[in-house]
Amino acid sequence: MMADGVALLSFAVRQAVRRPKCGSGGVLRPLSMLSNSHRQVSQPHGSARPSSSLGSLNYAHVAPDPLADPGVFDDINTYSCKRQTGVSLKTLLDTGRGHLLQKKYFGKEENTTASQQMLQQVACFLHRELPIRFAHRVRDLDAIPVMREMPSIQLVKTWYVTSFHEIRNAPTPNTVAKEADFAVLLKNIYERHAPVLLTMARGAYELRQKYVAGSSEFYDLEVHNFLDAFYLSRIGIRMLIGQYLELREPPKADYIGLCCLRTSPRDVALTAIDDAKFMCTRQHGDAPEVTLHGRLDLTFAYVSEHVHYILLELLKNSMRATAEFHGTDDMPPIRIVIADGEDNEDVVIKVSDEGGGIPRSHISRIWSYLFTTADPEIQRGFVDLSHPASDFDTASPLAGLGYGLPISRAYARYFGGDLSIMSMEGYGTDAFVHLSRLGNHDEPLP
Ligand SMILES: Nc1ncnc2c1ncn2[C@@H]1O[C@H](COP(=O)(O)OP(=O)(O)OP(=O)(O)O)[C@@H](O)[C@H]1O
Repeated sequence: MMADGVALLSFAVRQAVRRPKCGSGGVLRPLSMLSNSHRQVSQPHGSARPSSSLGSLNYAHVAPDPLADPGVFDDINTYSCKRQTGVSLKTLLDTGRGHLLQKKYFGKEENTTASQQMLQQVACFLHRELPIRFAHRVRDLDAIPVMREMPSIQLVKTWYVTSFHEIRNAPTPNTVAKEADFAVLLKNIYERHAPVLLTMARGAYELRQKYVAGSSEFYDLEVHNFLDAFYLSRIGIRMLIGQYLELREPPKADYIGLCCLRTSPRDVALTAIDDAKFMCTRQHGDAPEVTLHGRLDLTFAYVSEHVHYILLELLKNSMRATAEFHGTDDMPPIRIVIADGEDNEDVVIKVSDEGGGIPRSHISRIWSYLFTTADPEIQRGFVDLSHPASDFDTASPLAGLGYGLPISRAYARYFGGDLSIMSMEGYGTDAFVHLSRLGNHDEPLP
């Protein structure tokens, strides 16, 4: 039984990516130019999950200021050359399922020996894997000339360097006590990185100001590819940490860690509709109705929170377009259609509005992190570095950052799905969310 468990837990190397730039041209520099305020590690709470209730941690052996230690950058250089290891949704589910089975069959106590050993093995995998992933991102943050000196990018880099350093200095979590300490460390890291998206958005905002003054397409493409890779990687890191922390909690019915075995697109859509209506009403005084059609009874194994993020972004866009195109007196409803067949590889969700559509000349740009038609005043106030917020937040404005669509697409692609937009200018927009239901796609590793 234990051997099976270990096999389930293997987090096998399904895909390994060797970065072409490794070891050349990307010399990582200490952050000597950072002010003290940028060195402070902000730790607001992220999204609702993971929900662990962990104690405090005291790693006396961790250097107080890793940024002042030039050795850490040599270490990062070395780790940025190592291969990342991909994990599929199926692997996450199989591992978690094995863990829960161990809990069930090996006794009633919460931490049976077998399930504890599984947690230790997951922790040991993360102890090896996360420094590699953090190092890749630090190197990438240093690689874009137009962005790397920006305070917001430097601030994000300090978080990645600090987290890299902390894990590298943490002992291998191969005993009960060390595993418990490691979980506390990862919980801190998870919270530290909660505001990364909005802090990076500040950098994109500053860059957008430059583009208004006129700049070349080349940099736009380079920045876009960098941000695409960066956010995809961030989703993966948060997924791995969140899944591990959640597995340490008492099991919840129908859940394996963060994965809900019975994710209901209808139920997720209803929550997203409520949130979007709240945000639209705050902005415009009213919000259009949303009707649901198709397979309302459908459930499948997925991370519900990812589906919620995507649907909320699409609904925010549709509500804003509808309110602006029609005014709030006579708003046509938005339609959500859920489609699925027994043999289909994807669950497909369509969000349709009659909000006037998107001009064809804008279509290629809607996936850019630098494009939004929202009021720049909104962005100025929102991306205030002194108040970094997490990325799941209904306190956000209805529109403003230009991140909604590209980040939603990254969430869909993370497990092998996709997001596409079809528009009829003068009439409306259809957004198609494809969610991979098999879950055996390798994690994309930028
Ligand atoms: N359903 C839609 N109808 C009309 N225009 C749309 C629609 N969806 C997106 N757009 C256009 O695409 C742009 C980019 O959308 P995106 O969701 O990426 O960012 P945003 O809504 O501007 O800001 P935020 O990041 O806060 O969501 C929008 O500013 C808008 O001009």
